Amino acid sequence: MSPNQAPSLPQTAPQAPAGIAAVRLSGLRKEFGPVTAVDGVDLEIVEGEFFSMLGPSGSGKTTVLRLIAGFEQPTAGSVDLGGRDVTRLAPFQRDVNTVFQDYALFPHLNVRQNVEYGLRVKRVPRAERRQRAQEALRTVRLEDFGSRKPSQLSGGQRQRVALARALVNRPKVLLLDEPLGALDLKLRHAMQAELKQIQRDVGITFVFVTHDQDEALTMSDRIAVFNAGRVEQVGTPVEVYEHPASAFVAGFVGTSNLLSGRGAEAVIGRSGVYSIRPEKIRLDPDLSRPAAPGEVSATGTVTDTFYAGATVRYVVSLDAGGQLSVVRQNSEPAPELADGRVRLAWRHEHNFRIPEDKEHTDA
Ligand SMILES: Nc1ncnc2c1ncn2[C@@H]1O[C@H](COP(=O)(O)OP(=O)(O)OP(=O)(O)O)[C@@H](O)[C@H]1O
Repeated sequence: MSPNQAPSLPQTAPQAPAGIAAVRLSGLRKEFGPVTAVDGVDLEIVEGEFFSMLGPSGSGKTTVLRLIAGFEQPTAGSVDLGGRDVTRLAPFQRDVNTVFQDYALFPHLNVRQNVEYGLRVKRVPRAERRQRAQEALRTVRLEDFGSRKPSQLSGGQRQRVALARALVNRPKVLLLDEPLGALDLKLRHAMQAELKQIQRDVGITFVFVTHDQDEALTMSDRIAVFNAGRVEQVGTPVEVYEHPASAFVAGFVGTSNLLSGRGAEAVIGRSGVYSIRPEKIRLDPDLSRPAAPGEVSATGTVTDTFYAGATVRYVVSLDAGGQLSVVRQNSEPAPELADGRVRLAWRHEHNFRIPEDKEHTDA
């Protein structure tokens, strides 16, 4: 690769090695009385993959995680781990560990004792316990913190102890339920990079629950987007962002414009519902300029402007009907608009047609 050439982003999802997946969920369903928390989920998670389950609050992510861990029994369907049906097995009989958002560390034990705890329960000999705990603490870069109590650690350090406590068991699959949710934004970003690095180092399959789309996009090999107990789409971050399979995914993963009805027919020249990302649209103060080859163009009026530091977002009401958000990088000079009038342009391939049966956000 030449120094000027950008590394290409993965376009396709990693394929499951023939036959055996680290986790396979088939027809998984969970009802809590009248509430259907999980409504027929089929998923295959590849060994060594960083796999995220992304969705709004109440969409069933945590319940799926608990079904994989064995804390809940499904109403229907099955859970396979490494090719073995574990649906009826107790949590301790499954080769998985869970890291929760609230760390769940024992306050009266020091860091090393917390990490060793699971091994002590399993009656692993003392010398081996020590050695494995030290190794796990080294992985999370806390080898010098063994004698501290959890109360003497920062939030990020506590989360790393919780991670070490799970890693020490050397599980095949690590389940993480919003593990960074309690951290402030800056620490959260630092821990995202660290967690991803740790996953690469240990090579364990991570199944990561989050409702934060940035987090899922930056960390994952693949993402399953959940909505109302179902999976709307599974794909790489690039696939999910660039080619959303439904109006719900387009709206939930990143910000998206949906152009439909009269607006779509007039601007794109076809009926249907189209998703266009705000950063793909160019804002031009010259209304008379014709559309360049391969471009779609529409005129309108700016009705709102939101300054966000690095970017500025414009809300534009189209003359043809409909409304589009446009994001402009603040590194570019601000366009001078006469009476807020503007021409919008974007490349044809950037309006992505939503499949007909997925045009509505309430799947
Ligand atoms: N033990 C339970 N009893 C009754 N209903 C439950 C129980 N656990 C979950 N639910 C319901 O099942 C649905 C899915 O919940 P779940 O916790 O899996 O969602 P989630 O996507 O993880 O949400 P969050 O991001 O808020 O944690 C919700 O409507 C929730 O209220």
